Amino acid sequence: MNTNEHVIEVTDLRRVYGGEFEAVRGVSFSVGRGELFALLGTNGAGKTSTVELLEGLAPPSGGQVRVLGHDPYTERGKVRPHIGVMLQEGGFSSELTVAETVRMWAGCTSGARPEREALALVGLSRRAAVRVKQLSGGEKRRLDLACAILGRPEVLFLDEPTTGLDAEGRQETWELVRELRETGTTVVLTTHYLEEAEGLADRLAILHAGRIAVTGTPAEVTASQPSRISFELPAGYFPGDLPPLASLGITGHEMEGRTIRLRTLELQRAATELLVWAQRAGVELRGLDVRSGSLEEAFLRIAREASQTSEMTAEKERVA
Ligand SMILES: Nc1ncnc2c1ncn2[C@@H]1O[C@H](COP(=O)(O)OP(=O)(O)OP(=O)(O)O)[C@@H](O)[C@H]1O
Repeated sequence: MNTNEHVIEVTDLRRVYGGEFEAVRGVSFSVGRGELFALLGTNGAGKTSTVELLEGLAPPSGGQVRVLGHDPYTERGKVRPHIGVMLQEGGFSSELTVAETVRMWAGCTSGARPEREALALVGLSRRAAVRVKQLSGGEKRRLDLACAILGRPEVLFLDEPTTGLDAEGRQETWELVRELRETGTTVVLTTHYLEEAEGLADRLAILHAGRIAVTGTPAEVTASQPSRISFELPAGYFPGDLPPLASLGITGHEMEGRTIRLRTLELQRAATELLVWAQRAGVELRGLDVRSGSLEEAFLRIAREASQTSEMTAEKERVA
């Protein structure tokens, strides 16, 4: 697997709807061969708008996209045979059966896998004779996936592939995605499930309001987030009685009732020194909770900052 080769290159990408609303505002990233890159984001962050440009479904309003060295929109014929696309809405005919749907797609796909193989891969073999309209939401997602991987694509785009699946279906899809990746398929995944990105992605980006708010490997993104320590202040104690917070590597704190919440990028030092202090003072830190930074923390911080910014903007508009 040569991950030095960039299969996808996105530079300062922009997408404007209706001549005024900029849904994608200067997004840049690259994806190496065989990598799984996940795009996460708050609702309306611009994930689908970005991925559609990579799939060549629309031209960018600005910037550049290269997929396998070509412009996916103007050179669609060169790119399309090598990519697989699983959209949020497959748009299948509800009257066709599962097998007929796959056969129809196979007819438009060069070098398609045998229908049985595609259905077996997504766990739909026993539903082959069922009409699409009778499938559950999760089964429809599996059919979408079967069609996306029919042509053994070099690059696979998965737009929220596990939405609507139960826990077992989700695990099975993850297993399949891992297998595809192991055989060298490059995957771009959009998802709302943080554990999906954490478990599958080599690298990820969290989009917010059309821009990349944070990017890196899951470990890098997680490590950049503060860890948290919270506990109840012992009776008769005040925050000022604790050792100076800055000396513990605490970067922020807040109180809620008697509970104090601390943020730190040096979890081990902060936790050790607090416990030593409590031991010496002979007090118990009730409800002590120590939590490492997580992808969820990164995501929530971005969403929180976003809502604070939009509240401030609304306030400014009210005052004006
Ligand atoms: N065809 C369109 N015309 C106008 N605005 C659009 C259009 N498609 C999307 N938008 C807007 O662009 C923004 C980004 O939408 P997009 O679907 O790309 O976000 P997303 O990150 O995929 O969201 P979600 O997680 O909710 O699917 C949203 O504000 C959306 O309302």
